[in-house]
Amino acid sequence: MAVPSSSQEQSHKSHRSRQAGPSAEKKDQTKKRKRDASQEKTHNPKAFAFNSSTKAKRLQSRATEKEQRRLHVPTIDRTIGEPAPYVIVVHGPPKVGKSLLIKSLVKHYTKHNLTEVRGPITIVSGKQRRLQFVECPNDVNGMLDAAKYADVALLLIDGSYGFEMETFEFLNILQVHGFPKVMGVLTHLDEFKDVKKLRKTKQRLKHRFWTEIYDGAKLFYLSGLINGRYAKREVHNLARFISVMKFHPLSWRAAHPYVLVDRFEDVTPPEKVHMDKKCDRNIILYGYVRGCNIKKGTKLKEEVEIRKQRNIDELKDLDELTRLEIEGFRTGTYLRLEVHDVPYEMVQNFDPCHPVLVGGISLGEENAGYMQARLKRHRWHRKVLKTRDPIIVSVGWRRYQTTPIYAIEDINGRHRMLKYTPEHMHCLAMFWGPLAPPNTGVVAVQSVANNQAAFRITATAVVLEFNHATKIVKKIKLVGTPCKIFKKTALIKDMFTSNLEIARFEGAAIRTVSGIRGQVKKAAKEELGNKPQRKGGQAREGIARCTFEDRILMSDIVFLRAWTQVEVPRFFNPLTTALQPRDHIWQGMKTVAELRREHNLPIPVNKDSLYKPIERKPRKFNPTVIPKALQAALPFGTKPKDLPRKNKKPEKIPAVILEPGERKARALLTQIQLLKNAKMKKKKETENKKRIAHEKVKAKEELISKKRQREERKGRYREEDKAKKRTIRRNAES
Ligand SMILES: Nc1nc2c(ncn2[C@@H]2O[C@H](COP(=O)(O)OP(=O)(O)OP(=O)(O)O)[C@@H](O)[C@H]2O)c(=O)[nH]1
Repeated sequence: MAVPSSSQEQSHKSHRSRQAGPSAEKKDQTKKRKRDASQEKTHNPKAFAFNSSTKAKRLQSRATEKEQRRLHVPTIDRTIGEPAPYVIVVHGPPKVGKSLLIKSLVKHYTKHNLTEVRGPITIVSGKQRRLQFVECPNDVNGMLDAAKYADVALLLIDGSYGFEMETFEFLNILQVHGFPKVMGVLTHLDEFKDVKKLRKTKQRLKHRFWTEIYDGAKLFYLSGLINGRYAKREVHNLARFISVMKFHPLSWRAAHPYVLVDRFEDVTPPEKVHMDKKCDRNIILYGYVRGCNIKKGTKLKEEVEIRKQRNIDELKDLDELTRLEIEGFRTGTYLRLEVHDVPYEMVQNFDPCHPVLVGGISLGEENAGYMQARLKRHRWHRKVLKTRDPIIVSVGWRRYQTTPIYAIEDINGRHRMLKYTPEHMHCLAMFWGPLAPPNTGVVAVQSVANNQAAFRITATAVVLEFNHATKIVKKIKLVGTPCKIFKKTALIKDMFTSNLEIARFEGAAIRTVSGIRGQVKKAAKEELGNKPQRKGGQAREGIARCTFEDRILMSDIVFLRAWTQVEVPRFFNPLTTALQPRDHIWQGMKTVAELRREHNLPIPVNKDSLYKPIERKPRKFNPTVIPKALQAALPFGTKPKDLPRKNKKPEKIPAVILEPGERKARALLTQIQLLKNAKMKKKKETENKKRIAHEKVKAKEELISKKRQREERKGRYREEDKAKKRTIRRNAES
């Protein structure tokens, strides 16, 4: 082996700094630290100081607000033991593939083929988890109910068509009734033949979905059918996603027990039905207790009474409301609810595709009362809402028709009535109905008809106060005219109808149109000029004695501006949709406009309210008359001079009698003048003719010259263009 001599040069590899590993990381960190330190030196603390105290205050308040929002009470899931099956509501427009998806999921979990989907389907999806699939009915009622019991909402969207109104409506309803988990599923994607187009559509729909829910919301793609079913792999993925999903309790449901009925039995004795088909029925409803425990009521001993009350409630509110004050059933318990004396229509028209939802309410919520809500008309709803027009509201478990009064709070805290809901703004809505606690979401629709022409959600709201009637006022203007005037006092008629009314307005401020302010004193007495029309009769009622700051005229109009309280109609009408076939449209109270349209009635016109053209006659002013004595005292400069004398007779012009020679001369002059005029006229005419002919020639010439110029310009441009192209080509070749 040759030993290299010391004199021989060793060839070393040049050092390569480490790119990865712990030593490289260490170096990176030291570098970073150094860079930070150097940057700190250049940091100018003054550059980020506040310049304005208002801005600082605003920023600070915003920071505290943010902090407060973070410090909310966490919602705790108080359910104990095995939870009830989670409800997976499958929603989508007609023929989008809802039933098929449920069938595919059921097949995945149970290996069973389902022929049809009628009502909730419960399956076991894991050791700790059961699921209940419900197909959301396609009408507003069904959607309102489904939003109340859904733990997960699968929104099916036809990819080949895009989003449809129902999806947006359902999302809106979900948002109001506590937002459960939402997942989008795109179907009908096999209808795309072009891969690029499919990719673009998926991207577009995903982003639209995200803007509606939140960025990153889960959207599944079902790419097509294999043997009439969705692809196994895709269903498997979707099922896994559902199986591991975490659920958070929603505030309304955490405080209210409810049962989604998955089995319905009519247990009326057959002989009773045989005797009278329309007799009241006894029914049994089966379902899991959800939300919170059905508390053990103190009224348990009065159980018969409660049952009666429950039956009454059932009759009143049907499927939405049943008072559950029996022994405390835990959530997750499978309950058998027997309800007696239910109208036979409910049994006759029962449709398993529209599952019954039995909701429990707490003690304060059993009565009807006034409710105040902060309401906003949906920006997609085309019309404004009119005060006292009936709308259907979904509050808590209930659905009913009511007639709200809209109002807005003025700066001084007064609630002023609004005839119509404002644009892009919240307003207050006061209505009468079964009570729901503050913070409960409210969805309003105008009708539950299935016309898909427009967006059906009219407004959304949140309950602010309940069982408390806020005073709502509206402005009134009383107008009257004086009937007698004494110095600064006047008797005003037509403003009030009775002396009692005057007593209510004593001391009220009034004003004339010309701006003279005054005050209502008392009803006018007889001795003050309010004489009875007949002798011995009574003094006229409703004539008020008012005082003014100045004397008013008989032609003055006096008005009084005041506020009067508006009564909120005590009306509500529960929706009895469960008592009629599902294809019938529930008809509640109609709006005035609807009634007018139906009966072909014109809108009444108040003639006084119409605008008329204003006629202003030119005013005639009398000349100023200066008394003679004053005129005499005035200096000459300001004395009225050169005034036409009144009644001045025209002066007689003496007739001029001409001498014969003068007459001849005058005749001659007239003749010469006449000849001159005729000559001038002729000259002007010829000049005019010449000018017109000349102008014609000039216009012709100008037209020709313009044309020539245009041709020239065109030729020039063409040449320039050719030259340019030539140079480009030459450059390209070289
Ligand atoms: N090509 C194709 N057809 C589909 C797809 N999804 C569903 N379908 C078909 O669409 C039709 C309607 O499906 P359903 O599951 O009955 O739809 P649905 O939403 O339950 O319909 P309704 O209950 O009437 O509202 C069926 O014939 C399905 O085979 C899909 O992704 N691609």
